[in-house]
Amino acid sequence: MTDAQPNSFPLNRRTLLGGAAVAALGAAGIGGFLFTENRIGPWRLTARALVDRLQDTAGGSFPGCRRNHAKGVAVAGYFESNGGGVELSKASVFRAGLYRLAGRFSLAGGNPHMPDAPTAPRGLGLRLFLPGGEEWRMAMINIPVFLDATPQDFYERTLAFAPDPATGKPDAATMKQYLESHPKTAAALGVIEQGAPAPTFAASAFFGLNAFRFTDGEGSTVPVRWRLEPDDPPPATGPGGGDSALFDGLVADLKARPLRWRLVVVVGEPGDPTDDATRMWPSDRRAVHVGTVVLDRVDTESADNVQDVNFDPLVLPNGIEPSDDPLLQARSAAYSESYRRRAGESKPTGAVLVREV
Ligand code: HEM
Repeated sequence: MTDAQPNSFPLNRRTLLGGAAVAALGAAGIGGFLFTENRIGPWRLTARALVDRLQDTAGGSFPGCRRNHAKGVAVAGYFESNGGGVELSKASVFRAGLYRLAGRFSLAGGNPHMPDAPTAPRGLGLRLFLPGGEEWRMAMINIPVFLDATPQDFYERTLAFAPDPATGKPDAATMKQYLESHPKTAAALGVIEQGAPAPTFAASAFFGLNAFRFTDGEGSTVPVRWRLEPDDPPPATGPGGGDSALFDGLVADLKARPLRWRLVVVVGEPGDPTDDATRMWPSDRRAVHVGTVVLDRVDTESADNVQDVNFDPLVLPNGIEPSDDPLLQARSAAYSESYRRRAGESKPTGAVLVREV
């Protein structure tokens, strides 16, 4: 499973680690279709099939848990809006002020007890409480592009990158074949592999990846993407031990002081793809700092915080609308299907025990 295949996609150790993470990403990051029973695309792909796929990748389902990003911890804090977003969107969240939020850090994968792997995609779900009962929910990950342009690609990739039951690892030949026939995924993997993951959750950037549309008070609309950039994260203290070293580091960092991320909105220009999360926009696009996410509380997941929250990326305030990216509808439907399954099951205690850190 090392290198060597004479093709344009070198399968080195990192690629394979990335492959495992990517399989997890399938399990954790796939989102929603229009409706649970909706048939999507020529192969009648449904949200149910996507969530079944995620469960298979995880080696089964874990009652009460998310079918992707199952391992997580609850956080809370506020968004400090600096008013810089008002020119782009009429959404109330961009008026200068403080807005309460609840959130959840996670790792991609359907097993809540999986050991923390540095290469597993890290997730951050946020739920901002806005005036008039509106909410802005988002679920972001720490990689700058997604591996799949379409829900169908997501489904096929999670099959191709699934761990082989005999070895517990993805099969190199199957992955290679998949990448050769899916150049968008291969290109995205190349982009992801250019940067090593940050040493901690606190030092990680998080990307919304899918494009959205902002509408201002005059009715003008622009395509946007957003990201969170870490603002003065604490230094990494070196690799901790144990299966939850990454989460334990996050809990320790949050117990020491609040953690901050700048929310940056990137404005697309005509021709920038809004329907393909595998492709970056040119780096010179206008980036507007619209405020800061401040997290000052961390808790074990429970019914009192985010255990029963669906961070559906289509829960949006007036002034922010979805783009034509087909992943968005798919994510919404798959999250809903995952939520439906876990809602009917008794809930385990969150796997990351904050009091013990
Ligand atoms: C077709 C593509 C995708 C599918 C099928 C999918 C599927 C899922 C599912 C089923 C869940 C569990 C939802 C729940 O039970 O509440 C989930 C969680 C999550 N996904 Fe996706 N996802 C996709 C794409 C993405 C993308 C593009 C991102 C990042 C931009 C992402 C980030 C996350 C995060 C952060 C969570 C955890 C949220 C939480 O803490 O509740 N996913 N995904």
